[in-house]
Amino acid sequence: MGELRVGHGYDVHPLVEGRPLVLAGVAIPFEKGLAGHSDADVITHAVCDALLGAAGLKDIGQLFPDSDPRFRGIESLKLLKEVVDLLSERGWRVINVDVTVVCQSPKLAPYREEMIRRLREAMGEGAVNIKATTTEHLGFIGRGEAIAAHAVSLITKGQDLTGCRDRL
Ligand SMILES: Nc1ccn([C@@H]2O[C@H](COP(=O)(O)O)[C@@H](O)[C@H]2O)c(=O)n1
Ligand SMILES: C[C@@]1(CO)OP(=O)(O)OP(=O)(O)OC[C@H]1O
Repeated sequence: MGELRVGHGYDVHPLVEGRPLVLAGVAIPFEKGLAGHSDADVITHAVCDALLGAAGLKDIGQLFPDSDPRFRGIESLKLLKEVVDLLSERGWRVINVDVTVVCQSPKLAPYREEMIRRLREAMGEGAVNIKATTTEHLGFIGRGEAIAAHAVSLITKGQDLTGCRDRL
């Protein structure tokens, strides 16, 4: 019997003028973008933390400090690839990742499939789902000041995943 672990990740970045909006590696046309040291891809950051949390490997800020110029403007999907490599080196395989992005505007449904495809591609394995919700105009997200994302992950070690082939 193999080992199973779940992990949770949460991140929030402010929406500001003069930045591109990148979510799960997809550039989304919008009047504002997310501010941060990297490309501020809040969905990918939450997924990184969910995977790191499941594997007991601290968090994204510990691995990729925002004081390090190597990570300035970096595409967060590259960080996600590194995270999956770290897990893989320790024998962990990703079973699935589920995301809820909290975003008043823009509507993300038209980009959902592409976002899932990009995350899945960066991870190299595992099933991915992305859901979006507004806060019905309540709070800082509802006022369009920020976008947040929650992610959960399930990872495994020493488990025969042959029967999961369709989902992986
Ligand atoms: N940025 C968003 C937010 C929501 N959606 C989709 O709209 C549905 C309804 O959202 P509520 O917050 O009113 O529950 C939601 O289930 C998503 O399908 C979206 O595409 N983009
Ligand atoms: C990704 C990193 C590194 O460039 O920077 P940010 O884009 O600011 O993102 P954050 O979610 O604050 O945390 C991790 C960081 O160290």
